[in-house]
Amino acid sequence: MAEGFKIDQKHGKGRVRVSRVWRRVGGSGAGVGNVIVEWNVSVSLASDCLPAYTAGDNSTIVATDSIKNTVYAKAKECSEVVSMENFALLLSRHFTTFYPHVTAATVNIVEKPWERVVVDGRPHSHGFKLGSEKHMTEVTVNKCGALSITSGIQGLALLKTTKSGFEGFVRDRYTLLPDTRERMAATEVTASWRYSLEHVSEIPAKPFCFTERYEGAKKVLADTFFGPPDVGVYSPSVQNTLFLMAKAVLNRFLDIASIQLRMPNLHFLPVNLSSKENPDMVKFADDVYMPTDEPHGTIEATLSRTLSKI
Ligand SMILES: O=c1[nH]c(=O)c2[nH]c(=O)[nH]c2[nH]1
Repeated sequence: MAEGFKIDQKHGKGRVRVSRVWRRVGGSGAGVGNVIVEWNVSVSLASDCLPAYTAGDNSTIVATDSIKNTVYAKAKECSEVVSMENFALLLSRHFTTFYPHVTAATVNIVEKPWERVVVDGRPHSHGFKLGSEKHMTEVTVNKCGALSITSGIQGLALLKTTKSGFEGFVRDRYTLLPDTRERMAATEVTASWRYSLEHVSEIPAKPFCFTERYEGAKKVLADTFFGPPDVGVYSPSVQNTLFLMAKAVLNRFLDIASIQLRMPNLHFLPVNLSSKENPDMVKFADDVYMPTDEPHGTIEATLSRTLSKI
């Protein structure tokens, strides 16, 4: 209680940019060569430092500058390549064990997608280029070791030129959109899934299991969106495709408890141009479109398992 008020508070450091290079000697073969990660790390600590708010007494504050320094110190201590989920776990476990009065720590990391380049068909030992979609994670650990781990993808841009339609929707005096069974489908998926792990004792020993899941989930999401390469799969709405994508991830990966997908509908508007003199200047025949992301449809859902863990 703070002078008859209730206060919820936490503090930390946002957007700590850190890059870690692991220098491995050798040529350019699989598993050889330098490894680089670039992470944007945010840390938030729950701790009992009420007097700082109510009485100007800072004696229990872990300075956010020290929090930032810890990110670099822990990156330095990682002598072996570490996944961003494992780094977030390591950091949050540090904060909750090192400081007696820190009751919980949340660590967010977004990775910049540096990808090893391939030159003359061979992976380069120390050359990287920037990819597109980003891997992110949020880990919360409390003092008793209870935890939650969420991982996800930002900015997974997907498009197909056909096998999409939208019909049978509410039709009223505000409706102009015609029914269609032929349109483009484009979106930029933001996905975030929660692992069913609930305690630090359940953390898998396998070093890159979270990285593997990330790659696996990304592939399942994209494959479900597109369907088989030759025939694709018909999408009656973004909503239905979103549901099938989320369901495919939960069916494939039993260690994922729930998944949230946000899929803006990025419109490719049919172009028809005409004037009195030139009525058929551009007559739309599923060929010329005006791409636009403003405004766009916003479609999102979270899918969870209804059966609790046995
Ligand atoms: O797949 C779609 N879902 C909608 O909810 C919607 N609304 C709209 O105008 N076009 C679309 N397309």
